[in-house]
Amino acid sequence: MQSNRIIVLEDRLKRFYEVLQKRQKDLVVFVDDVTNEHNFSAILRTCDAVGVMRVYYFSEAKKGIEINEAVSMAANRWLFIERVYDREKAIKEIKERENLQVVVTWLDESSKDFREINYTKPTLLVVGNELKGVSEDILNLADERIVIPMMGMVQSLNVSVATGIILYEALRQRLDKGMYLKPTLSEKEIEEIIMKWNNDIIARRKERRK
Ligand SMILES: C[S@@+](CC[C@H](N)C(=O)[O-])C[C@H]1O[C@@H](n2cnc3c(N)ncnc32)[C@H](O)[C@@H]1O
Repeated sequence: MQSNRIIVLEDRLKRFYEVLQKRQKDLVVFVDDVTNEHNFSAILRTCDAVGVMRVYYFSEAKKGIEINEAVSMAANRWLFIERVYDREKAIKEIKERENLQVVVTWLDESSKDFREINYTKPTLLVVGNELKGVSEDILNLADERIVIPMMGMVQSLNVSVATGIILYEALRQRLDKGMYLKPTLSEKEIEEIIMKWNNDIIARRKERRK
């Protein structure tokens, strides 16, 4: 008879496998100098929910930005999060390497309604700072500038809400196209990530026991 431990491990690995089969390797998020840890953590939670796998971020703060796991619900553990120090260079590199369209949120009349974009194409979505928005350097790299229509007195949404709205439009389009049924990761990549996630769990347990 299998021990409970083995059953728990098998269930966990199965869950990892199912989630990784739905990960959208070619839907990437760039967070430009978001300063509020709740906002950043909420963005990460949404990324995981939609199947985004990678999040890059730039921060003016020396320490970078903290993640609040009570807000992210530890979604950060299932994402690859990388801080970049030169945002322009980083976006150029990602764009060239992966041939992604750079879609930048820009609250201006000249921007397209966010629903006009085809998010089934490889996409890097850029969201910006709570006060300043996205930096001008990044704006120059945009293939598309988008805005979520606003009908009220307040001129902008909270950045995590805006990210959620846009990513769920991306999810809707990708679902319609059956993109969650075809894994974007190879079996080898899935295996490597499963191994990493499992090792991380073991390391966290050891850390807790200290
Ligand atoms: C509070 S807003 C920044 C407002 C800033 N004054 C500006 O003009 O960009 C913070 C971020 O949330 C996102 N955001 C908020 N409202 C949005 C909207 N209506 N359309 C698109 N993005 C939005 C963008 O990523 C923006 O950079």
